[in-house]
Amino acid sequence: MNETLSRIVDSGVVAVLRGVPADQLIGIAEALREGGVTAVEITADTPGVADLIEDVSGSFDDDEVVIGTGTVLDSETARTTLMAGAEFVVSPSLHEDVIETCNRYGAVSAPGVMTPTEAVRGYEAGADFVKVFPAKTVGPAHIGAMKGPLGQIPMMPTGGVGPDNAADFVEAGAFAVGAGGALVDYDAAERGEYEEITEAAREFTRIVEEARADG
Ligand SMILES: O=C(O)C(=O)C[C@H](O)[C@H](O)COP(=O)(O)O
Repeated sequence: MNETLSRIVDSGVVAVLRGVPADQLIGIAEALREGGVTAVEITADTPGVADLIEDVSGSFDDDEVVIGTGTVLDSETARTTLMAGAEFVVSPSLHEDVIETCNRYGAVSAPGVMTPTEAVRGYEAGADFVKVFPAKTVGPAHIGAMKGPLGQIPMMPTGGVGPDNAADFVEAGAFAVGAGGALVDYDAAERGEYEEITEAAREFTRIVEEARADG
C-alpha cells in the first residue's frame, strides 16, 4: 500500500481544517497529533492555504503528521498545494484532472462521490480512495450497501461525521472517517485550550479503533 495511504489508515480519522487561523494552525495540528489524529487536511478555501501547508509540513517530522489539501476543485490548486508539501488531495466532488495531477506527482487523491457509478469512475481514473460526501445525509447503510459490490474501493465518509456515528460508519466498511466541525473547536483554540482538541481527537480515535476491532 502507498505510504501516505497507510498513514491515513493508521490515523483512522482525517481532521478537516476549514478556515483555520494561521496563528492556531500548528497548535491545533500538535493537539490533534497528541490525541492520535495524525492526518490533517487544510481546505483550499482557507486564505493562504499553500503557505499554511508549507508551514505545517515544515513543523513536523515526515512520520509525525500527514498533510493534505481539501476542497480541491481543479488541478491548479492540486499542483500548487502539492508543491507546498501536501501529500494527499481530497475533493467534495469528482474531478478526473485532479486525480491525474495527483498521480503525475505521486500523491494520493480522493474524489468526493455519492453513488456507485461515481465511486467506480474515480477509482478507474486512478484515485487511491473515495470520500463519500456528504456522509451524514446518506448514513452508514449507504456505505455498507456500496461496499457490497465495490469492496475493493476504500471509502472514507466525510461531512457530518461525529463521535455519535463514526463507529457505525466504520462497522459499515469505512476504512477511515473525515471530520471537521465535530473534531476541531476553534473557540477552544482561541482560548488557548488546546487540550480540549486533544481530548476530542483521543475520543474520536478510540471510537474508530474499537469499531475496527468489532468489525
Ligand atoms: O470540501 C471538502 O473537501 C470537505 O471536506 C467538506 C467538509 O468540510 C467536510 O466534510 C467536513 O465536514 P464536517 O465534519 O461536517 O465539518
